[in-house]
Amino acid sequence: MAHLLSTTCYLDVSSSNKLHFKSINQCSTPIPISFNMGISFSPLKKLSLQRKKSAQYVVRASAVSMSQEAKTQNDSGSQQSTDGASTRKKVMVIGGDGYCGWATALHLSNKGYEVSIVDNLIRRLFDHQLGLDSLTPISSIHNRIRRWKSLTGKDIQLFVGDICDFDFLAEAFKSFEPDAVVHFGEQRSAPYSMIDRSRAVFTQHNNVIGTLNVLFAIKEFREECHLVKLGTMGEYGTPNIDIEEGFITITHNGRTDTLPYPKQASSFYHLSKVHDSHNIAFTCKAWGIRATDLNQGVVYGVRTDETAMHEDLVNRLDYDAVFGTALNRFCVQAAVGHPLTVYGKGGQTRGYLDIRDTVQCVEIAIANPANPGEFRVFNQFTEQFSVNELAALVTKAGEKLGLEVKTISVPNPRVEAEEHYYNAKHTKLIELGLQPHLLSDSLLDSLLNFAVQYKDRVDTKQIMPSVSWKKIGAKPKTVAA
Ligand SMILES: O=c1ccn([C@@H]2O[C@H](COP(=O)(O)OP(=O)(O)O[C@H]3O[C@H](CS(=O)(=O)O)[C@@H](O)[C@H](O)[C@H]3O)[C@@H](O)[C@H]2O)c(=O)[nH]1
Repeated sequence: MAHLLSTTCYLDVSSSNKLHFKSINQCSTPIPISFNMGISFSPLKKLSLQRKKSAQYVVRASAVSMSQEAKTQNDSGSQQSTDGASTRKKVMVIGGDGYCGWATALHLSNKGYEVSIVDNLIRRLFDHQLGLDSLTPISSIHNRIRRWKSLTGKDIQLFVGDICDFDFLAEAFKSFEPDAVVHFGEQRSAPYSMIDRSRAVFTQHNNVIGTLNVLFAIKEFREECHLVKLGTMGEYGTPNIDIEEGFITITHNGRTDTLPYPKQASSFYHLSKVHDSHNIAFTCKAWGIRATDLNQGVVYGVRTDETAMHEDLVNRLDYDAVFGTALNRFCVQAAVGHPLTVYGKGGQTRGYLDIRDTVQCVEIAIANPANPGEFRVFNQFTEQFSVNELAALVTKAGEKLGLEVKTISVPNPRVEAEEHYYNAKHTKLIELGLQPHLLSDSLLDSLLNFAVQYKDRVDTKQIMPSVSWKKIGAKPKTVAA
């Protein structure tokens, strides 16, 4: 994948005590500098130079001081250093411009963590390429970060670049020195991965190589760093037995072992996560990496405490057939009077969670890190629903708001069981303190109201699915999917 926009320039330290930013061949003693692009290219008030252990220098630009200093939330982001001093834990959020990543980056920043975002902004490019758009208008990442700073006084460093480019990732690691990396930076749509051969290959290359690079970066530059990786419940498929959290104890021919739970993913996207899990498990064993694989279910909702603070912080909400997920799509469909699109028989059952719980789960995982060499798996969802159950809930909530909601059965574009047993464990995050926001009437009301508020932005042509699991071919599909 193309390396879009990473920015490294060089500091000439030989000449004087003044700062000179130059290209590498202009320097007699070059020191690479990764810029916090979002902030450093706005009018700079002050530059501070810090010498790091690794002989790297980081330039921090204190952003233009804007209005209100926000209330400081209870800080869970601090840690004790060996000399007893309290320092802030540094968390790198890869994919921090996306739906889950943006909400998580702000939440962690609010909780007192020192946060950086690493993102190549390709999610925005997918929309341009396929002619899609978020229901909500979203600000550029640079404006988002500036606005966050103006509201809360908190800095978020930004590294724009592609983690498949190891040099870029290495510079970001050496400069930021993360204590934890949260990795959301993957192509996360099953339908996108099933559009055509090139999207299937892109998805697996981008996801598998990106994660491999993160593992190598941790090994090379930050071996104590805890990897918190977004996996998916879809790695397990829909087996006819209970789904455990990552591992299952099996007795076979009189011998017993605890083994990775069998994987039966059903899209090239879901399979990329399976491949990631194997690579992570192997490197935990071989190199002593500490990792938590968060097998997340389908996320719904849009507002978190932080993204609700200002319109520049509003999160994206996808309702199209490629990136939109079931419940969010149904709410938008209800708002515009489109029948709810239940695929096939509608008995497809999955784990679901509110985006406010996504951010809470990641925070919990970071605050309770895996041990060196440990590969932990948490099933990250709070409730199970079938597609038919979701449609019934949205119909009822819509009626309360005076919306007439109909449902249609759409021929299933996917290859998946439409009636099946589903019972997945999800106790480990609860044991660590997760307090779930269960799907309630009030949440459905507010999501529906939100959809009604933005309904003029809905392009109804994006609602019906046109990506077929069976018809995928090698011929590039360039029209809206
Ligand atoms: O209009 C729709 C949309 C979806 N579905 C059905 O709803 C279920 C869930 O589909 P989805 O599009 O909401 O979610 P999915 O493709 O599974 O992927 C999403 O949820 C995954 C978690 S899980 O589903 O694998 O547990 C994450 O990994 C992905 O990143 C995220 O995009 C499927 O059976 C699908 O056929 C419908 O019936 N009608």
